[in-house]
Amino acid sequence: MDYTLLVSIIVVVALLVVGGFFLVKARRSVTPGKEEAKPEVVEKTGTAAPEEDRERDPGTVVTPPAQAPPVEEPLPASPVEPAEPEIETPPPSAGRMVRLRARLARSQSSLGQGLLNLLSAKNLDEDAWEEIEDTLITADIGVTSATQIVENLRTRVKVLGTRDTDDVRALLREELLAQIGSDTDRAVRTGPLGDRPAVIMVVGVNGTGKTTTSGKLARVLVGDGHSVVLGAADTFRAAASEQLQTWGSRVGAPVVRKEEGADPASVAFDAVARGVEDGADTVIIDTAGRLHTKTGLMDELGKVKRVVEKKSQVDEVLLVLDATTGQNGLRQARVFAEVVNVTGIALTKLDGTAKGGIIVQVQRELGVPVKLVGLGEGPDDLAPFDPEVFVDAILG
Ligand SMILES: Nc1nc2c(ncn2[C@@H]2O[C@H](COP(=O)(O)OP(=O)(O)OP(=O)(O)O)[C@@H](O)[C@H]2O)c(=O)[nH]1
Repeated sequence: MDYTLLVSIIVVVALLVVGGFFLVKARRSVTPGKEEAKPEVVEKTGTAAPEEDRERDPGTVVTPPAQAPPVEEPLPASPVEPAEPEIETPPPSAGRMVRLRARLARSQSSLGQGLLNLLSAKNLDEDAWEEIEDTLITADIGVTSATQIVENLRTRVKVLGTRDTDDVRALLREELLAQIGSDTDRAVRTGPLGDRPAVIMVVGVNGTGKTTTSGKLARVLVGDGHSVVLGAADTFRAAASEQLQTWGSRVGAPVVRKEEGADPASVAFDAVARGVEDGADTVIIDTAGRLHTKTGLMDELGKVKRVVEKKSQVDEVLLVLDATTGQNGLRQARVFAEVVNVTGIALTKLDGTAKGGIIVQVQRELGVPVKLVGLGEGPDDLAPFDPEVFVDAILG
């Protein structure tokens, strides 16, 4: 009995040993397969594992990547840069007034036509001559000039002995040109002079068109191949500096400006310094509109000029006059000329008045030539003044 029990125990132990051996072997054969799969998972985690892999192997443990993911380089500047405003190429100064002649003719021809009709009339009596004189005075030519023109015409018509329309027209043309001054030097000093730019100050009362004229003048000069710096010394009206910036940006001219209320003299000084530094040809300084009757403001204008002169001579002081204001424009001109030594007139809005005779009067009063005329609100509607084109537009 003891012998049978002993044999049974030996058989059970032997079975357990053999069974345990096979169980361990079987487990070992599964484990390496799993371990081999691991690197694949690591690789996958390096990038985003595709959704379908995760579905196929839901039991996969997503381990952190063996290496840190590559540090993302900052993106290179986008090839699509914000659009730079397109730089315009304005037309040159030559021929501008001829281009605008039709506009001039529209506003001035009634004067010319009226004069020609009177001069060609059969009965050129005392009343007719008086009417001619009145017509000239109404066009703001001034009494002195009107009287002179009538006296000269009377003599010459008598000598000529005819009143043929073409002859009379030729006489009137000569007289008007003599009053306007066809030989006068009207060149705007645009430099450069030695190693510094020409400096132009633009002055005048409110709303005459100073900022517009500064911007348009920059276009004229750029059109002629000059490099220009603009100075926004109208720090009184915030929009003026913005306006000038727009004019400058359109033709690629830098604009020196400061915050609203800044000292205009310091802006003007900095603009000239910038012009010197950049080797620019011309610096144009736009100043704030000021009533000629306000002493404080006129003194300030004098100061702007004096401060600029610490850096450079001021080569041109352009007084902007609104042609539609007639006699009042003349009063302004006198006061400005006393304070800042005006060297030239820019007569704006000549497209909006028949009183072009103001050119004669203002030149006579100030002894300063009209150098530029504004003939519209378009960017290229500013032209160097050409007396012959002007008179021809008047006479049709
Ligand atoms: N028709 C016409 N309008 C003009 C001419 N020149 C300027 N203007 C207009 O006149 C208005 C006043 O022009 P601005 O340049 O702002 O005048 P400003 O003298 O700088 O004005 P303030 O800074 O207020 O003194 C604007 O509407 C211009 O477009 C011109 O020759 N013809």
